[in-house]
Amino acid sequence: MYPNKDSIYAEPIGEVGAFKFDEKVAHVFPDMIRRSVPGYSAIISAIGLLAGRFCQDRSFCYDLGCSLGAATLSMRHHIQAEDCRIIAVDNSEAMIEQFRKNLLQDSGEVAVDVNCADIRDIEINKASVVVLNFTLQFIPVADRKAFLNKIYQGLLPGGILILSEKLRFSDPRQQALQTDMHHEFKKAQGYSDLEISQKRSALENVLIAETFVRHQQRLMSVGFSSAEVWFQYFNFASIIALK
Ligand SMILES: Nc1ncnc2c1ncn2[C@@H]1O[C@H](C[S@+](CC[C@H]([NH3+])C(=O)[O-])CC(=O)[O-])[C@@H](O)[C@H]1O
Ligand SMILES: O=C(O)C(=O)Cc1ccccc1
Repeated sequence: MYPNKDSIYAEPIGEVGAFKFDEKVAHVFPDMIRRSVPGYSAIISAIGLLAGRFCQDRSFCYDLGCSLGAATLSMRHHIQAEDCRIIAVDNSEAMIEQFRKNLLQDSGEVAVDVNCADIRDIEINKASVVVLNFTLQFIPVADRKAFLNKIYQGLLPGGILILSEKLRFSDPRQQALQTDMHHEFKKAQGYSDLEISQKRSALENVLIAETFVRHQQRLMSVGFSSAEVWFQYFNFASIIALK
């Protein structure tokens, strides 16, 4: 059960193409995300704790951009509420296929629906917990407000959104420092300079990071009453937004 090691960008690639969540990425994803996102495991654990507190009886918990379902499984093992379901959605067929296989090995009792769809197209209803764990950053900036508005409208009173994102900083020195520290983190996790720079090119124009202030303003503008950072490790942060 050791995760497959990510070596996707280890050899020189003539022209680095845009990053895609294909079979190659799905195959190594647990290793890739753990070694690339500082604090990822801590965030996954906390999502379980938050779902334990906020999941309401007869409600839905949504995991949007679920990849292999790490946040879904964490929630599944902490939810105590009656008659709730987790709805996990991702538009990568490779991710969804692997997640369905993994789910067969999980003994949790909460019902889980796994859907291959674009999260901009799904309906959100009777939600007590919505998780966007490093997913909004891949949605075109122009679509983000309408999408968050749909989430807000689908939340029950007392519902929460957990929004984790790679952040950008308006101060150029802060941006340079935090980016550099993230690269140091990746080096300490065993990635080479070549792997770091080739993946960085692949993510250009694919992962669009925004500042915390921009996220907070947008969340408040669609109706959330509060949005604050509960976790940050360099340029990776997680926000709790309260309806
Ligand atoms: N429009 C879209 N519709 C559906 N899915 C999408 C869309 N755009 C991107 N995705 C999906 O969002 C996921 C982002 S990874 C999330 C990690 C996970 N949350 C985790 O807690 O392990 C984060 C990362 O790799 O940095 C991928 O699986 C995409 O296919
Ligand atoms: O690897 C990076 O530099 C990131 O910003 C995070 C990430 C992790 C997994 C897939 C895509 C991006």
